[in-house]
Formats: sequence, structure tokens, C-alpha cells
Amino acid sequence: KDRGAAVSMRKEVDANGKTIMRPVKKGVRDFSFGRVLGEGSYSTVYFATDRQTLKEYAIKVLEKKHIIKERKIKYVNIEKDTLNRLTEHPGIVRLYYTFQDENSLYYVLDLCNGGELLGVLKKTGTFDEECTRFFGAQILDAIEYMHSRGVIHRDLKPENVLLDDQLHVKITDFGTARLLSDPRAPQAPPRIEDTGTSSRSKDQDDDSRAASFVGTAEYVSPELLTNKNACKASDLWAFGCIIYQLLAGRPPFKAGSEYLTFQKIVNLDYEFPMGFPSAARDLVERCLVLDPARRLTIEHIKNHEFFDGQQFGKALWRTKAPRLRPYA
Ligand SMILES: C[C@@H](Nc1nc2c(c3cc(-c4cn[nH]c4)ccc13)C(=O)N=C/C2=C\CC1CC1)C(C)(C)C
Repeated sequence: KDRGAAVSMRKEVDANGKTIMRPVKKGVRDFSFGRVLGEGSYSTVYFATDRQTLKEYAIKVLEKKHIIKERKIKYVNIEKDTLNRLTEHPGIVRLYYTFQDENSLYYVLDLCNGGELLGVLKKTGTFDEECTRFFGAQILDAIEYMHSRGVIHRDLKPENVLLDDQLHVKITDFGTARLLSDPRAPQAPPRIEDTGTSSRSKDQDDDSRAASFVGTAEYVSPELLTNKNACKASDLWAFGCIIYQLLAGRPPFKAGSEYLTFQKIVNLDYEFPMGFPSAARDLVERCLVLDPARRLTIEHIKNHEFFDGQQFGKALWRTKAPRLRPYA
């Protein structure tokens, strides 16, 4: 069922003169398209206004011909299924409805006026601890919600963390997510040392992309590089990389080529810049652990000293963003 189906109702009079409400599916004509907000590999995201309600949205447009030629139909379906599964969390970009015309697919989504977190970070270079805590707590809250709905993002990075006009986080880009068939199944993380014997669970077989997909080099977890499949803890590896990057101004693993970056990751070859705050350092060190089974869990991270005094849950999403300041 396309959750994006009939959204607005139109009053009409039927054959016997009775007034009825007929569901009306919105289409391209109902929106006036503005500037391009972002370009993905298979999509373009536009600013758009609903002509009727004047509400502003982001509309992601995917060209059918291109998706078919590039054999990305599965990604498109995964993204739509994921967005339809992640419906009510302030930290996740919301999909309102979808429609299509002969050439393209259209997703009507939350507009994130603040753009990408990476862009904001580049302006100040680094964030101080208060800002890092503010953004980190929201990203963690959103990851907790995703995992509770059986979704592993697999490509978390500052480019995919968008901001709304209150500088609140909106996680996006779910085309590479992994949907666990049973969201509640406690997912046993694969142990690095016995990769040879790791049993291929049902999910892995379903998720034929498990063997092929690898995220963005700097944020890829070691288990994805060694035994090919991501688990929920893989998103917490990326979380550790993001916390490091917000305070240091660069990701922990970055080398001249993807291959050299991968080498650094599997060898846990990174160091902290001088003056990196100690609580944050301890948190990052406990997230950037090669064995996913030994990485901090979300609960542990929320209770970590770095987040002392930080509220999570509803209260978190009502707090005002701190002034953006660089780390001294
Ligand atoms: C990461 C993504 N970039 C973006 N994706 C989305 C934006 C977005 C907005 C700005 C922006 C706004 N103001 N200034 C810049 C810059 C980049 C954006 C938005 O507002 N709403 C939903 C989006 C995506 C939803 C998608 C999950 C379905 C790529 C590069 C892939 C196009």
C-alpha cells in the first residue's frame, strides 16, 4: 500500500446530487518547483511549494530511465520502504507522499533549510563540546529510533545529517539502508575473528546487496570491510567517526585513497589532535572498536560522561540549538 496515496480530499457532487469527499492524489501540477537543494547519484532534490497550502517541502525527483539503466530499482524500493517505516521521529526526514509521471518518481519530504551538517561544520571548522553534544545527542536519538524499527542506515556521515531551520537534525539518504525482517530481533553482531564461520542469516540472504554495498570510505566500519555485512553496531562506528569529526574538523580515518583509508580503519590507525577533550576522547575510543560486539551500545553512549546532563527523548527535540562555536 502506497502510504503516499490519497492525501487531500476534494468535495464533489455525485450522480444523485449527494456531496461526497473524493480522495485526490497530488501530482506535479500541485507544486511549484524552486531551486535545486542537493544532487544525489540517482536523484535531485528541489525546493518546492504546495500551490494549494503554500507549505514548503523538499521534493526528491528520480528519473525512471536512469534508475532502470543503472539497475537501482532495489535501492529506490529500499529507500521508500525505509522512509515509510520511519514515520514519526523528529530526527528523521519525513516522507509525506509520493507520485510519479511518465518520466520520474517524486518524493515529497521535509524541507531541511539548514542544509547539511557538513556544510555548517565547514563554516566554523570545528564545533565546541556543547555543539557537539547537541548534534551528537540528536543523531544518537535518531539512530536509536531507526534501530528500534529494524533499520540499519549503513552510510551515516555529516553529509546525510541535515538540519531544519531550528538547527535540529534530520537524518536522510536511506537508499543504502538495511531493513531487518524482524525489527525486534536482537541482532547478534558478527564476530570479527570467526568470520569464516559466520552463518549467513536470513536477512543477509534477502539483502543480496549486503555483499556488494560499502558506505562512504571514511565512515565504513571494519566489519563491513572484513566480512561484508553491517550490523546495528556499524551505525555506532559511524557515530564515533562523526563525534570525532565535529570536534577535530576532520574524520579520524582519512588517507590519500579509499584503499589507504580502508587500511587505516581495519588497523584502527588514527590519533587524536592535541587538546581533544578527554570525555569525548573516551567516548570515541569506545565506539571505534574493531569488534562490533565490544562497541558501546546506544544505552551506554547515552550514559557516557560526555553526555552528562544531556536530555534525550522528547525534551531533546525542544531544546534550542546552542550558538555555533568552534572548538578552541
Ligand atoms: C543528502 C541529499 N541532500 C539533501 N537532501 C534533502 C534535503 C536537502 C536540503 C539542502 C538544503 C536546504 N537548504 N539549503 C540546502 C541540501 C541538501 C539536501 C532536504 O531539504 N530534504 C530532504 C532531502 C533528502 C531526502 C531523501 C531521503 C529521501 C542528497 C545530496 C542525496 C540530495
